[in-house]
Amino acid sequence: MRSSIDTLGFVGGGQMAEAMIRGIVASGLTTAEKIMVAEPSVFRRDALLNQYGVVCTSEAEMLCHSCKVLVLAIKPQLAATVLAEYRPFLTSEHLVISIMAGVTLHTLAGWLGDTIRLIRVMPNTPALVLAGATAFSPNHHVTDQDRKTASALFSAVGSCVEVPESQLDAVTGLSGSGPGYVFTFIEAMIDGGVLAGLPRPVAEQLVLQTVYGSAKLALETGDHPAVLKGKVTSPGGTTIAGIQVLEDGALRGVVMGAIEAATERSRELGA
Ligand SMILES: NC(=O)C1=CN([C@@H]2O[C@H](COP(=O)(O)OP(=O)(O)OC[C@H]3O[C@@H](n4cnc5c(N)ncnc54)[C@H](O)[C@@H]3O)[C@@H](O)[C@H]2O)C=CC1
Ligand SMILES: O=C(O)[C@@H]1CCC=N1
Repeated sequence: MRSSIDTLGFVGGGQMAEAMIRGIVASGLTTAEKIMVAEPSVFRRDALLNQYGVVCTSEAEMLCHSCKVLVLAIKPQLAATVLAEYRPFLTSEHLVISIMAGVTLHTLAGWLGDTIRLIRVMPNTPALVLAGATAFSPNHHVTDQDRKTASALFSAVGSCVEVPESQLDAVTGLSGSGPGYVFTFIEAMIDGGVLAGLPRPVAEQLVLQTVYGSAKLALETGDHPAVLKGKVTSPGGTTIAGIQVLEDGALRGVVMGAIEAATERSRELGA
């Protein structure tokens, strides 16, 4: 059953806030008039107002008075300064949801107050097309209703799972940053198609559908990726010739190293 969300406030109206806003409105969970964004950039405020019809402000007090659920969507490096403006206006009625990479519940409680109901979340940009992947961890003040609110919010724009906070840096390195790795791979495959002689628009169409179709196949069959790979790989055929080159280039080690580096960077941002 779908639950509804009271007025939802965003602190920061950048890329990730926009992905969430577009996804949440498209999902029907709430309407644009019930979303307010605090954002200092006039350019961003105009863009969000014109494109989605959300209410925009530059004032912390206005956002806190209007919204009981607040999503912190600012850069971690700015958070201490920005959240000092918000602390005086936060009450026991607020639920604060942080999507900032690396910033721990402990650090957030230090900035916002020990009694605040806080949920640390790591979403990703495919939320914009209702295909996001999100994991979240609540602090010990959070109620069952708060959990349902966060779950409804992020399930409306994709899949959502609760994890222990100790796993959230790894989530950040994997699915939070993951679209960046996948788009790099997509770009490389398109270039490969062009190198092999295909017109770029044809290569783009074929690669995007191949990546989309492969993910859909894995999701819908539930088959292990190794089994699905086996079904593409004819003995002495073309696919195994290509895979040999990927293995020569240590693709698996490179990908695992990228996720390890991003996880470590998330820990550094929180330190
Ligand atoms: N972009 C992504 O794929 C993901 C980002 N995140 C997290 O989301 C957060 C935002 O990231 P992006 O949207 O990519 O960054 P962004 O730079 O696009 O957005 C940040 C926004 O905060 C605004 N801002 C600056 N000072 C402010 C203030 N005093 N009050 C309110 N807003 C202020 C900026 O003008 C900007 O529009 C970061 O903490 C990041 O770790 C989490 C998951 C994925
Ligand atoms: O690159 C970043 O720091 C953010 C967090 C996860 C995805 N983008």
